[in-house]
Amino acid sequence: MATVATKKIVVLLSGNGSNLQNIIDKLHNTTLNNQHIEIVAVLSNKADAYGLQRAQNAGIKHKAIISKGISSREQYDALLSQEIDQYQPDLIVMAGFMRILSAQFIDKYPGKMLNIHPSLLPKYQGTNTHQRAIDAGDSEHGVSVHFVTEELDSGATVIQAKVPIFSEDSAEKLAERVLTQEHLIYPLAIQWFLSGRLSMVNSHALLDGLILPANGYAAD
Ligand SMILES: Nc1nc2c(c(=O)[nH]1)N[C@@H](CN(C=O)c1ccc(C(=O)N[C@@H](CCC(=O)O)C(=O)O)cc1)CN2
Ligand SMILES: NCC(=O)N[C@@H]1O[C@H](COP(=O)([O-])[O-])[C@@H](O)[C@H]1O
Repeated sequence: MATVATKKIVVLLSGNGSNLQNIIDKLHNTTLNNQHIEIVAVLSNKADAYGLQRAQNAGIKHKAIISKGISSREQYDALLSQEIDQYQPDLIVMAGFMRILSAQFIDKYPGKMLNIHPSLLPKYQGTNTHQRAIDAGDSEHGVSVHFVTEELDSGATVIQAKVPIFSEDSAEKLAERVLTQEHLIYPLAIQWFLSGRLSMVNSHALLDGLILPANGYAAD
């Protein structure tokens, strides 16, 4: 009887947690190819993040790491990593975690952090991406899963999905359309990583040893 290895995920979030819920529904406590996937903790920088309630509903350990009274980014990050290190995760999944992480934090988890970002990177790094795409008159938008590096939203892109922008779109309407694609691609990227098929080597994302298109997306 083959032994089943448990792959542990810690999720970081700041808000609603629909990506967390999607990962809970599709991956949490599932076993595939002799590996068991478990979300061992959900951590947030916001005490009122509904994602913490979703973790509680699923019986997953959860905690708010609040920045109140903490003066520096590095100090906060040290607290966050102290919490994470209790779990020794195989992968840190950022799912709407709205804090920029310091180099000191990133260096502790090289190639072990994924983020989902609501744009077709390298376009629209940062925040407010949907409105920026609408304001720019773009005909399409989308979402990227990428490795997390010190430089914001610049780590190697793993997978992207595109959606059309319609003339009557509001940022909220466009965000809804993008979110549907997020829920499709994030579990794929997570499964690829935990099964050992996906890695980050020399700032490139490799899937089954093949270099994925460096930041940006395959030509139309
Ligand atoms: N070092 C890195 N940190 C983070 C990355 C990254 O790639 N490298 N990804 C982001 C996620 N993110 C977009 O995908 C993002 C999150 C937060 C911000 C931002 O401007 N945050 C402000 C505070 C905003 C707020 O509190 O509302 C800040 O931290 O000063 C931009 C992009 C996660 N971190
Ligand atoms: N810069 C990071 C960023 O903006 N991430 C975005 O936050 C939302 C979280 O939604 P959720 O809480 O419902 O998963 C998602 O749309 C994700 O792409």
